[in-house]
Amino acid sequence: MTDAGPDYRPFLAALPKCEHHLHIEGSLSPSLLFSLSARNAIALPSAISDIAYANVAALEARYKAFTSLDDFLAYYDRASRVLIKREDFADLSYAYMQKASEDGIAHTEISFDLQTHTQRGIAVETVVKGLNDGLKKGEKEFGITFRVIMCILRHESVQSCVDHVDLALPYYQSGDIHGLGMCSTEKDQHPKKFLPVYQRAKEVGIEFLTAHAGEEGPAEYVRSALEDLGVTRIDHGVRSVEDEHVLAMLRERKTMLTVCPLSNVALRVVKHLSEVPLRKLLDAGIRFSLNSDDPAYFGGYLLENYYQVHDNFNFNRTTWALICRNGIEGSWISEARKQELISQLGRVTEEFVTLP
Ligand SMILES: Nc1ncnc2[nH]cnc12
Ligand SMILES: [Zn+2]
Repeated sequence: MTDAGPDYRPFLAALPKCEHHLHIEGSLSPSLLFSLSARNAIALPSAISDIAYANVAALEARYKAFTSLDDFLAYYDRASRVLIKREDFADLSYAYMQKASEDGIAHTEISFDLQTHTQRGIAVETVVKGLNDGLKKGEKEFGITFRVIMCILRHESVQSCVDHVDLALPYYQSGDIHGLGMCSTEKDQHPKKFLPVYQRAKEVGIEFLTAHAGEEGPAEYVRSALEDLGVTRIDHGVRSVEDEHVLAMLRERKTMLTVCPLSNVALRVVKHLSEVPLRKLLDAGIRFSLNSDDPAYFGGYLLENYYQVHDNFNFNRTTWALICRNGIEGSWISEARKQELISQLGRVTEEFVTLP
């Protein structure tokens, strides 16, 4: 027991956590970026009067000063250019699995942006098989189960997004990709614009649908993602709290939001972590999981998000167990795997019974 109350860290570390919102390109750390740039002889940008790429420390410092989602996306996009070969994608996803294991993640659902890579002439096979190589190695070594979500990019044309669903289709059929998401810049990109993409996904039998909405965009975008696109999960969704009707819709449908606290602070969606509307969501009976989004850019992986949420919200053991359970229930996994994780959660909650 400290002045700040009992130490929840061992409990938070031991919880069988599920991560549902992790852009694998967003786990590309400055040090891996510099090493892949050397390995593939890809020069990092120097001409953009941007001293950020002088060295790892300068880049890390720039990552602490994002002004918006779009400001961050420019760095994220540039960094992705060092990913060329199948082994690069495998190294990236394996490095994430190592970190996930250290953080006590039991199950993860990672996203990748196919358009970012095909535009540079990288084959779909290289990206998808490479990522799966690293994920499978991690699953075998650490016992972490995984799913893969392809995110289409809102700053690209609708046609390009539809085409990429078709390009990726063989990999959905082979079980290398499971879900479809939508990310990138949100302002002035009404979800309804991307209806043809989600229609196509449903036509070809893609079962798991999500979309980023209500991060910088309004609650109306969450409504549209649910009603127009037919998604069963919302990435971010924190601005849903601005509209009671949207909250009611999320509650009735038992839709899980994949909230990313450190990301919301880094991208100035909120001024301080205590403003992420977690209490409001809990009070409104909305399910959410906690996630790291782009951990190499936003100052922490999943466990750091849990720690900082605890420091700011001081949730009790029952609330933490509920958050963890909702994350398990909201995962795109078999009933058997859910039951396994729920039993594990029960054991951990019992072990830490002395916590309030
Ligand atoms: N937080 C975020 N919002 C939208 N697109 C993203 N791509 C990577 N991270 C993202
Ligand atoms: Zn995201």
